[in-house]
Amino acid sequence: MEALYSNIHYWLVDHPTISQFEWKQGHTFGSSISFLTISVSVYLCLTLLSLRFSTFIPTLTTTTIRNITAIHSLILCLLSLLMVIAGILSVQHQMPPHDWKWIVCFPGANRTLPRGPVFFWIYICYLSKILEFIDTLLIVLSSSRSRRLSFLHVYHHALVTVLGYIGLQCAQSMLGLALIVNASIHVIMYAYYFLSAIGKRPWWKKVVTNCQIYQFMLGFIISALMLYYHFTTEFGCTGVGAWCFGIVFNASLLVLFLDFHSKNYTNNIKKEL
Ligand SMILES: CC(C)(COP(=O)(O)OP(=O)(O)OC[C@H]1O[C@@H](n2cnc3c(N)ncnc32)[C@H](O)[C@@H]1OP(=O)(O)O)[C@@H](O)C(=O)NCCC(=O)NCCSC(=O)CC(=O)O
Repeated sequence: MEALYSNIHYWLVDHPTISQFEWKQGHTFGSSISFLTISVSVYLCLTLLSLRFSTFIPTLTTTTIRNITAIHSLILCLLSLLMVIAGILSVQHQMPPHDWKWIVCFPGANRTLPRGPVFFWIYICYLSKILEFIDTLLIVLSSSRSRRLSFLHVYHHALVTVLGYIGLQCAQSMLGLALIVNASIHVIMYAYYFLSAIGKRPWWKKVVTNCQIYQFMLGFIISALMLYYHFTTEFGCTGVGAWCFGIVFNASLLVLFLDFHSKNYTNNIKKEL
């Protein structure tokens, strides 16, 4: 058992590529501002064009789209699980002994950030947000696209990538915890999409939405803690500028998800009564 743990720890934390990782703007793959601008612009343009000219886009057969969706969702589910495990091990490894506040506040004096295993996995999470653009492509190529491509979906997919980039660039203090929480939610969310795609639609759709809402609420609690440390410790916390963008995004997603919840679940209860 110990040998297995050491092996996992080596491949997820201690391997030189991971432990010596450093986010360097313009050097690390995907770290240039042009990469971000082009990726998000191409995503938004293609999505808007597909909505405008939807009748000209060929749709794939239900079986084909379901099979591709199942494989894509399973990959993202497993990748998210890997990020949860790696995120926990990395935070445990990189956190100074018994310095629990490090989990929400990287000391502002620490100019060596963003580096090490925590930032390697945050970087992988950032790249996975680009892989998630395929979610939209699959919706566009499916026959019932108009029903499913929502503002919430496109808004989330475009801005979460920008948030990941700014967070890495500024070594935003809460990113380690955000990685673990968000990847955990994505394990169940992509499991839900995987099961739906193979025709076994789970009964726990509402549980997934509730978890997403709790995630955004938790964002405010952790923020309050981070701000407390920022203003009461000598060096403050890194990435408070990026946090401002993050908290506005968090609030907007909370509003959109509460709206999604009331439209999808509350109305059904009223109808049933
Ligand atoms: C329960 C939810 C996870 C999903 O709600 P939905 O309304 O999308 O669920 P649904 O059952 O109607 O599924 C819609 C259809 O899209 C297909 N589908 C498959 N994979 C998908 C994917 N990756 N993204 C969006 N839709 C997808 C499903 O198989 C289904 O097809 P068919 O009907 O043919 O069977 C919800 O909480 C939610 O997140 N809704 C917002 C919509 C969204 O795009 N969420 C993901 C990004 S937001 C996010 O990720 C926030 C976060 O960070 O937590």
